[in-house]
Amino acid sequence: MSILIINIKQLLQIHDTSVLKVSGKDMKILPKIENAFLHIEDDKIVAFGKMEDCPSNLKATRLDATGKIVLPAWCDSHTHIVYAGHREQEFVDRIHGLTYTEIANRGGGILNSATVLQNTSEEALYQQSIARLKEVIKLGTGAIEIKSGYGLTPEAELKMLRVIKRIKAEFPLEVKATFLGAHAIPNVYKNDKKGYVDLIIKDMLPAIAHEKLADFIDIFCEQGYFDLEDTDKILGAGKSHGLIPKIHVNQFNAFGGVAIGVKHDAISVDHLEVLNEEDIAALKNTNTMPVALPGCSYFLGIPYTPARKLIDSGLPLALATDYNPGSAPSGNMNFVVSTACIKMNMTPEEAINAATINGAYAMGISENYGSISKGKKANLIITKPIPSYNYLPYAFGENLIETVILNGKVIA
Ligand SMILES: N=CN[C@@H](CCC(=O)O)C(=O)O
Ligand SMILES: [Zn+2]
Repeated sequence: MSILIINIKQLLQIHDTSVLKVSGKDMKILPKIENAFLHIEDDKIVAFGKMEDCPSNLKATRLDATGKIVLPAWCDSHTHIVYAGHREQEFVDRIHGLTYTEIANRGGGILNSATVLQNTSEEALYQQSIARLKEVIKLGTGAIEIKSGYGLTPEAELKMLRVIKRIKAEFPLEVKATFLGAHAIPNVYKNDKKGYVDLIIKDMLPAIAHEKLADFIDIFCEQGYFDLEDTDKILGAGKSHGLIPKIHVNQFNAFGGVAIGVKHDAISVDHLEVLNEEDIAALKNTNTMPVALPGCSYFLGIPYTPARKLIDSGLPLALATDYNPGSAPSGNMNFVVSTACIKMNMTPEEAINAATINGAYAMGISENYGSISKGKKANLIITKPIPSYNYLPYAFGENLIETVILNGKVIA
């Protein structure tokens, strides 16, 4: 199977395969070719260049991209897309003045979703989740990380992770799974947090590792959830089972969680709405990718991650949706890219870098995804005809994605 995309107005994000992330000033650079072609063989990108160098006698299906832009499919490195039910009542409660924390303290929030999920069959959970997944694929997402964390019992966490495994097997996008048993303290352990942490370490983790259900270990390091000691313990235990650390940190309070993530060589530290100088210092010269979730800031009305501070300090930054029923009920990476430009003062180049190559890095897959490079997977977006790539974040809320190609096949 061979596809030749011709007359591409702008082919974006061209890199040598060795580039695995971009940081600091380099994030302002989005290497591109005007009036380009791109050749796909099976599931890989095999060639690209100026139209004048386009091979004329190739046996391939031709897609004419006159006036259109081609870029790598979005790499969404932080989602909770596998969930049951909805929380629109909490949304209305917040409009009436309650805060996210007040709702959680009343038994709403994550615990609310956990109760619903525990009472949902694996099949129903799968069906609800893939309805959302199909929508995000149409919106251009070609690689996605999916977390557990709405189960909070060994059975329900395994149920979530098996649904993720099935999605991995049945859908053409790249899927990475994260075990987030430490998402909240279940009611039965309200007065025995240590007991729940022990359950995660002694019971859940070995079972998950045995069934090879997760790539990453994650924890919600936050006041009222898990503290630094829990974070240190759980990330360490996850590593001992071969899982790579990630962390929900600095969403509402900064108290040293970023440094704990870095200490464990976390592949990413996510949220960072509240960030201090020590956090920035801890992230310098490390392998850890900071990840911002502007959809969550937008939806909850909390501060946006200070992208300028991070990037101007020379650090990299990735953007992800955080798609979940409580704090970000949207998996639209196009909206995330727009919001990053509009609310976080990121340039379109920075936002596109953050949503492609750096998102792929935050999932440990940037050797194969996130840029236009020979030999990388052909996971691509072809836009509708638009004046320039700046138009993508500018025309917020408009769906400008015309075609999605995953593993070299036209999907949507
Ligand atoms: N902050 C922790 N977890 C999710 C939200 C969970 C929820 O409200 O259901 C997040 O990343 O925003
Ligand atoms: Zn999250």
